[in-house]
Amino acid sequence: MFIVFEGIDGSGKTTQSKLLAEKIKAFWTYEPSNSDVGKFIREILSGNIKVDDKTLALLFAADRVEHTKLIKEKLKEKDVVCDRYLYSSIAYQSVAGVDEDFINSINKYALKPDIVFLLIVDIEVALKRVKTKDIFEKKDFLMKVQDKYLELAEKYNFIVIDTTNKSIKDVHKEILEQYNKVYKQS
Ligand SMILES: Nc1ncnc2c1ncn2[C@@H]1O[C@H](COP(=O)(O)OP(=O)(O)O)[C@@H](O)[C@H]1O
Ligand SMILES: Cc1cn([C@H]2C[C@H](O)[C@@H](COP(=O)(O)OP(=O)(O)O)O2)c(=O)[nH]c1=O
Repeated sequence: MFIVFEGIDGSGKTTQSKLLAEKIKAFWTYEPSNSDVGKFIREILSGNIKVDDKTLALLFAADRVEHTKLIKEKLKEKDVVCDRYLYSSIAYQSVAGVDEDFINSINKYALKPDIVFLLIVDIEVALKRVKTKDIFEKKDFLMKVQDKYLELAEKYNFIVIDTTNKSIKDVHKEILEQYNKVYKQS
């Protein structure tokens, strides 16, 4: 199974995706990936290099092409848990003003996940949780991104979990229960 975690920065994706991967013995990976394109993207996110929002959308899609090869390879042997994937591009880049049809078309070759966990969180709590800030970590922007994610959740049937007032352990339990439900059906 290909399992994706989405949500705004500070929602708990990295923590929870790693915990689930460990529990189900899956391969854990993330985007922006550690491909050369991914490394370039991190330079842009830290504010060192400035590019047009459409250029950044193209770079995320290019990184995803590289990364998807690795995911496909790993899926032959085991489950893959991925911290951010296609829906990060739809949510963040569309809120940044890039046309959604354009984002979808350049991501034509992305895989369809079997499960998407959308972790939501109160924005103030999220901002308190994240220490290093990137170009997207501003309150109004993140509120819009979370709203966009919730719109996508309805359209694509994500499993939505609010992490605001829950411990890491309790969120993990909830995720595991949901995973087991889907696993039994498959
Ligand atoms: N449910 C939670 N309650 C309190 N702190 C949390 C919770 N989940 C994650 N954190 C903490 O918040 C910070 C950001 O979490 P992280 O998993 O990196 O989020 P993301 O990958 O979504 O940005 C980390 O320091 C982590 O330990
Ligand atoms: C994968 C991806 C990430 N992003 C953004 C979201 C984050 O602000 C930033 C880096 O992601 P990440 O390192 O996952 O940040 P965090 O752990 O704080 O959530 O890149 C996009 O805008 N589009 C994308 O397609």
